[in-house]
Amino acid sequence: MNELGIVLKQIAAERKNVWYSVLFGYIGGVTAAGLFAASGYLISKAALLPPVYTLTLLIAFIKVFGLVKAGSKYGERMVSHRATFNILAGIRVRFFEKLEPLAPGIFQKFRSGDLLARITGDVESLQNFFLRVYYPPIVLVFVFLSSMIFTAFYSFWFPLIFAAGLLLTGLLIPAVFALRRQKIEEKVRESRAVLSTDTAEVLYGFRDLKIYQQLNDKEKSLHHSSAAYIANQEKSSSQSMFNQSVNQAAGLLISWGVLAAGVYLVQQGELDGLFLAMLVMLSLSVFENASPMAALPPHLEDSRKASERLNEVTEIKPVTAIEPYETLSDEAPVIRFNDISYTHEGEERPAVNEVSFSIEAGSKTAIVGASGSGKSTIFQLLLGVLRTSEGDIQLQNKQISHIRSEDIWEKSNVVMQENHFFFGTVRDNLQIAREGLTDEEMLWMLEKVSLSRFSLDDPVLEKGENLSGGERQRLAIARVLLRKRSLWLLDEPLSSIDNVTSAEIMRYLEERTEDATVCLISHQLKGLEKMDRIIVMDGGRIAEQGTFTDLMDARGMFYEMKRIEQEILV
Ligand SMILES: Nc1ncnc2c1ncn2[C@@H]1O[C@H](COP(=O)(O)OP(=O)(O)OP(=O)(O)O)[C@@H](O)[C@H]1O
Repeated sequence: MNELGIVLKQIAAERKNVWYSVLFGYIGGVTAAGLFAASGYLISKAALLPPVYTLTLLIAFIKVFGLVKAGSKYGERMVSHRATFNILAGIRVRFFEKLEPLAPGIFQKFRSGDLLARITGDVESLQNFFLRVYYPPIVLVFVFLSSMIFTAFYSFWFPLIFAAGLLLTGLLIPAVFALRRQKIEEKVRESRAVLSTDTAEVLYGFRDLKIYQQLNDKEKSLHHSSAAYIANQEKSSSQSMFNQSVNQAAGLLISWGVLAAGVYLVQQGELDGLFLAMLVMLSLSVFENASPMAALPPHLEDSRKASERLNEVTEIKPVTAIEPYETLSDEAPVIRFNDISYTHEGEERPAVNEVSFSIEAGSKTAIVGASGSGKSTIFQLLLGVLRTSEGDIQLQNKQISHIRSEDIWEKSNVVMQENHFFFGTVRDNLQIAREGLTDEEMLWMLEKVSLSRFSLDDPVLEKGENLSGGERQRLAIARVLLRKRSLWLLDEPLSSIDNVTSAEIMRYLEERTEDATVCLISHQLKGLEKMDRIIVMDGGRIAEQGTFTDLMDARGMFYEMKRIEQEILV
């Protein structure tokens, strides 16, 4: 049950609505039983031709019961659903809060489709926990107890039969069915996760699947997983209906038992026959409420599994800064890497191996090297996205292990190789840079990155699908340029932009970053003469570092790279 902690906490926060649900549920249940019982009594009484006012009074009672029942059922549905939606909203928010510090490392453990299935499907399954598992049994027990007390006035046999019936329909039959349903529910959950993962793969990889003519196969697999999910759902629903019907039949049998006991007692002269119909009707009504109990164990199991799947994600400990926290000032930072090593999860070879360098405040550094040599990993370590205990990184002479990632992001301007764009307009995508940006400021920046042909209202599709690679890069640069920061981390920001435009943007960037500390990852070696320092990476290690002239004079790796680049260009 521990795994249900996530939903129990939210239920506790909805205490008031929970109490109202129980109260309205109880009033609804008791008045429904009262309505049936009074009807039974009325039929028997009417057969004895009583005075009209007796019948009028009884009919009035029945009407009141009917009205109160309808009102309280409405009230119960309203508050219980309000509570459920609040509970689900609370769970989603908590899930996101826990997920946020885990990104982006979380995608090494879970596929995005699977995460999506958890946050939609699994969270949604939890609605049944409150609506079908948590409070209905409380209501049911109270209604049963009230009925037992009431029937005890006629004979002690009736409460005994009621208790046996409650045990049978509320516990034994549901427990037997629970075992049968475990397997099918497991299958429903598994097929839902597969469908979600397949859907995400097709959506994200649509273009490449089409180019490689794999779309048909992928679509077939998607149809297959969809059909499997539907088939499992159908099986699950029909099994659930069958279980409820069996439980209902058991309830009817108990009512037959009440009838048989009543007839016997009437024969023995221990019960007035006038009450027989009332007791049977009461029993029918009470046991009708018990039939959904057959669905309780599967809902409980489903909720338990859904919580377990959510906990699998939220229980991962994020690698965060350690206390006491240090805060960064707005000044351009000094950066120091002392003997830093980092191995990505699941990898054997370190991506960064015993790396040491020092970058002075306000200086400009280029990091170059072959693909996969560890350049981006250095940036991720610098941003606190990845954290390592091997070595010591300092920012503004403060240990990065004590600086919260949010603080570092707040103080930096970052352009990564892949930048995210949101569905909306150019304006929407620029506005996230800073609050209070005016249209003039944004238009001015678009001009600076040679995107003046764009208007702020131009649409941007999901992930910037309607933009070229170069346009995406320019929009990303415009976005960071709208922020005033003193640490700039640029990971191949201009790789897809033509030389002329690239040179223009670079000039403007130089102007804007005059006093800032700048680190630039670049595959292009052109223009690096202006850099204060160049770090050359090779297989996770620093092969050499120094000024452009130092490296050219040393005739080492950088010199070779430069020579090859020139040969290609000639
Ligand atoms: N998330 C990850 N999980 C596992 N291994 C990773 C991950 N990211 C990078 N790596 C590995 O770490 C090594 C260094 O990668 P990194 O991205 O730092 O290289 P890079 O020099 O920036 O390459 P590029 O120039 O192609 O961007 C590579 O071998 C890569 O396969």
